This record gives sequence, structure tokens and C-alpha cells, in this order.
Amino acid sequence: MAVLSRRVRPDDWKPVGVDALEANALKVVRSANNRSVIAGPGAGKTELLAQRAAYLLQTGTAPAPRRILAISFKRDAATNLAARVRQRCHRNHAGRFDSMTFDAFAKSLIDRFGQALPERWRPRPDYEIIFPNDRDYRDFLYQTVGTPPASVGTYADLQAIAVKTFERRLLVGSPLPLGGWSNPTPGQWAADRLWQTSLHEGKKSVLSFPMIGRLAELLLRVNPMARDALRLTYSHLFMDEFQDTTQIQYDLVRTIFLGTDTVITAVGDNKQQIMRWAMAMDDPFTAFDSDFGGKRTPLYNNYRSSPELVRIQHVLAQALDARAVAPVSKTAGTIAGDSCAIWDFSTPEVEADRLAAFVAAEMKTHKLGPRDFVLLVRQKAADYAAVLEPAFATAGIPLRNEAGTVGAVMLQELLAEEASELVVAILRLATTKRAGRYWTDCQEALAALRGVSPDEEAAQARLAGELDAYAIKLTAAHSSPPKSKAVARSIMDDILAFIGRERLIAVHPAYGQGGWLDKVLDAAALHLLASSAGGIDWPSALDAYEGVHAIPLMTIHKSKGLEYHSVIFVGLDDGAWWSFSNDQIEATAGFFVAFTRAKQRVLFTYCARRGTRTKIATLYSLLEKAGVQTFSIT
Ligand SMILES: Nc1ncnc2c1ncn2[C@@H]1O[C@H](COP(=O)(O)OP(=O)(O)OP(=O)(O)O)[C@@H](O)[C@H]1O
Repeated sequence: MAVLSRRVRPDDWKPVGVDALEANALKVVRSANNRSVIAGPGAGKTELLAQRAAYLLQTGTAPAPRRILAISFKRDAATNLAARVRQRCHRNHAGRFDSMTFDAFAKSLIDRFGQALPERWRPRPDYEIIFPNDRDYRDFLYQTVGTPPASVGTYADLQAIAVKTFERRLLVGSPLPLGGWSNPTPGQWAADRLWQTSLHEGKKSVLSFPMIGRLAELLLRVNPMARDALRLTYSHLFMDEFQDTTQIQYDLVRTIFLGTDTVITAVGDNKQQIMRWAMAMDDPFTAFDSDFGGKRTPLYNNYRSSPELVRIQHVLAQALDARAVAPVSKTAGTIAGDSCAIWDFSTPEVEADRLAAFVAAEMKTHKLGPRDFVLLVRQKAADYAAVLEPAFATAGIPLRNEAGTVGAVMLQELLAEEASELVVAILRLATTKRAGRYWTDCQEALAALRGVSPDEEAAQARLAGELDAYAIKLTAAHSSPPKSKAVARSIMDDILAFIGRERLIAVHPAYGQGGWLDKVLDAAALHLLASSAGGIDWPSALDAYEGVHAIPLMTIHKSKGLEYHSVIFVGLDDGAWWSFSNDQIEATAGFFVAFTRAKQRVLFTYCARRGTRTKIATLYSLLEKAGVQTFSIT
């Protein structure tokens, strides 16, 4: 798609890369006030943000040097949005678009300004990030913390606090009091003890992301210079998947941007709220509309799914929100046969064979690749992968468990890591015959890391020369993919030395902290080695690294925001949904998310060996209500 580098008059601006936007979407794109956009799956919410970025940057409505900040929940959502903006905007413009996760944003604030926190709340600069679980809190609350002073309460008071309440309500439930809690309750006393131990008592400070979020909010509350710097930097703020916002994140945004001229656009879908277990607010949209005067703007189209799938989706949507309006599908159905069915298998082995054969046949019929399909599971992806993988391999389709881990990193996350992306881009450039596309990617990425702007021609030419020389050196040293972990790691280190480790850390501060860069590089080396098995050549090894020819298997949570021609949901049974009755709404929302990833077809599989289907009978009756049929396959 052609991208513009010159300034466009707002009246002349047209959506980039799509034929049209629906009327409300266009209103939001051009809006000068705070907006909350609630719309169903496939309505183009992420696309709307990409178009709005294009509009603001190309028309100068977000005037240089001010920038747009886009906050997403997941790394791949942030990367995906940044990629859409890069496709739609000239690099001079896209350079003013910062897309990151909430966690990365909060952490960057602590890394930049954290040492200005008052002593009682100040983490040491080399703090470590931890991911505590219920057991850690239980141990702390009922053992490590000891007995509160008599003026505060008793050990029995602490025992009366539920573990979940401790983290959610007490530790990070509300903004931190600058001088600590005066007259603390036993719970507040314990929370303060945990804060002080975490910040000051170990060899290093140890903090969870929710704690980092709370410290960032405090930091900006008490440090007007840092707050003003952010307000001046960002003329516009976008928040994607806003339904999953936690109180911590919301408070941070409120402290920074409430009452400022920064224009906020929050988009999301209440029916896809699947992060309540991770402290998502009950109704962040209403809070936003009331605090920020957000003007609610619905969208009505569905650009992803066929009319038949949209019809079924609407039955599910109504179970989550009785007032849901039926969306209009803007996509044609292209498959023969059922758009949705339940396949009831005699054994998991038969299931694996039949699914593999089905995907292989569909790939042929519709000229699709393995990445047009996804195998979704509710949990325990590795268990399903163990049965499905051999069957798919026999059908000639590699299967990849994206939820699996390599070293200390989840595969899906590794691939979204900047360090991994850079290494692969440089290896592609060095080892591919016609490497044109990779040239541009590498040159742009390196220029960004070195602060060379697109119009500095001499510096750009020097960079191209360096890249060229390095690519030749790299292929000379490694004519074939690595055969040992040591060689794989040395390739990573060599490329990192060329890119400039310090430069990478300067641009991505997360790498400078807690040994994260080395964990990523180690995982990348392990994954490269595994991808190089069988004496294959570089292009094949890099394809395997990126999973280009593999069908992905992932959990529903990881599928959020993604889309596929066909979704195969494996295991619609009580075993996988054992906690269904604990939070039926959230579980149904998860089911809805899984269903709505499909453009053309959704298959559910069931196998009595894995469990009954009584607990999740409501899901089956919803499908039945929508006319979805079950077929027995023995
Ligand atoms: N105006 C449009 N015209 C054509 N295609 C569009 C338009 N808007 C979005 N799309 C396409 O429709 C699909 C869904 O868009 P997008 O991912 O932005 O939806 P979403 O609302 O964020 O979905 P979800 O909440 O389900 O993740 C994408 O393939 C996108 O490219």
C-alpha cells in the first residue's frame, strides 16, 4: 500500500489500506474529544486505532514533536498495532507512534524516574521482577510476616484475610499512601510489611508488575515534572482491549492524563472480558466515560467473519449481553458445508487423525497454509499437543505448541520480543538470496536503534554499508544453521554485538534489567537450535523458527485479538472447563473469544474419554439454539 510522507489536509484524508470505514468509526478517527468505543469481535477496533494514528500523524493533528501513546495488554497486540501503523504511515510519521503494553509502560516510568520516589517507596535500580502466586502470599501472610503489634491486631486477624483479597484489595488495591498507612488495619499492616520487605530487605528489590504499576502511579502523583513531561510528550492516548483494564492501570492513566489536553480513545468489547481473574475492573468503560467525559460510540460491522458465523456469534453474544445488537457481516462465506459443527470422537487418537486429515484436505481445497488454522484449547496445551502432534506430522503438517516454553520464555512471547525479531531479520538478510524485504526491515530497525532519521542520507548510506559488510561476515562464519547450543548462542551474541547491546537496552529498558535480555537470547538460541534439526538450510531453519509452515496450537487466552480462516476448538468438555461454574460469565466470554477468532469455520471437538459435558451444558445449549449440529465420528 502506498504511504504518504507529505502532510494531508484533514478534509482530504482517506482511510489507508481499507476501502471504507463505517460512519461511526470515521467519526472516532477524526474526533477531537475522548471516546469510548465498545464494539463486538471483528468490528475493526484495532484497525480503527491504526487508522486514527494514520489520520492524526498524516494530517498533523498530532503535531510534531508530540507523540501518540498506544497501550495494549499483550506484547503481540502492541506489536500488531505498531505493525499496522507502520504499514499505513510513512516512517517519518510512524516514528511518532509508541505502542507498548501497560506493564512495559509502567516499568519504563519506574526505570526512568523511579529513583525520585521517596525513600520508603524507592526500589533499588537493579530490582527484579517476580510473578508471585497464591502460595507465596499465603506463606507470607500466615507465616513469614509474623504477628502484628498489639495496637494493630492479632495473628488471628491476619488468618481471617483470604489470600486473594490480600493481593487485590490490600497490597495493590488502591493508590499507595505517600507516608505509609496511618493507623493501619491488620491487613494494611501486613501489606506494608510486604512492600517494605520487597523494596528494602533482600539483596535486590523484588516487584511484581501490579506493584510496579502502583509505584508508577505514586511516582507521577508526587512528581509533577515527570507527569508534565508525559503530558507534553503525548497529544493522544489509545487504549486497546480496554475491557481488561485493571484498577491499577486505570489509576495510573487517570493520574497522568485526567484534566489534560491529551485526547484519549479507549476501545474494547465487554463480551470479551476474560481477565477478571487477573484483576480487570468490573466496568472500566463507565468509569472512563464518567471521569474523562468519554463519548460512547458503538460500531456495527463485522469485517472478520462470514454471515453464518456472525449469526451464531450473535446467539452467544446475547448470552453475555442481552442488549447486544446484531452486527452486520461484511465478509462473504467461502466454504461449502457447515460453518460450525461439533465432532464427537470415540478416542483422542481418532480425533487427532481425523483433524489432521481434515486440515490437510482443507488446505488443498481452499489453497490455505497451516497458519490459516488454529487449534485452540482451554488449558494444558502440552497434553493435547502430545496426542495431536504425531498425527499432524504424519499428515505432513508440523504442529507447534505456541504456549510451550523455550528456556525461560513462552514461545509466543519469544517471537514478539524485539531482540528475537532483530536477530531473525539479520539472519534472513544474511542467508536469503533475494533479501530485499529484509534489507528494509533491518535498515529501519538499526536506524531507529542508532537514532538515525530517514532524511540523514549520508548516515543511512553508512548504515547500509555496515549492514552489507556484516551480512557477508556472518554467512562466511556460519554457512549452515547451528548444530550445538554453544554455536547458536554465539550467533546471538555476535549479532547483538553488531546491533549494539547498549543501544538495544537504551531503546528497550526492560532488557537492561533482571537479566531479561540474556534470558531472551538464551531462549532464542535454544529455539534456533531446535529449529535447525535435521541438517536443513538457513531459510528452512528460520521458517521453522518463526513457525511459518506449522499449525499453531494455543490456549484461548493467547488467541485474543488474532484471527484464522478456521478455528478448531479441541476438547469442549467438563474436564477442560472444570471451573466453569466458578465464573460462568468469564468462562462464556472465553468461549465467545475462541469462537470469534474464525473467519469461515469453527469446529468443536468432544471425546467422552476426556470428560462429560454436564457442567458446561449451557455452552452446548447455546450452540444448539444456534442450530449447530453434532456428528459422531468413530
Ligand atoms: N474498515 C475495514 N474494512 C475492511 N476490513 C477491515 C476493516 N476494519 C477491520 N478490517 C479487518 O477485519 C478484521 C478484524 O479487525 P480488527 O482486528 O481490527 O477487529 P477487532 O474489533 O479489534 O477484533 P477483536 O475484538 O475480535 O480482536 C481484520 O482482518 C481487519 O484487517
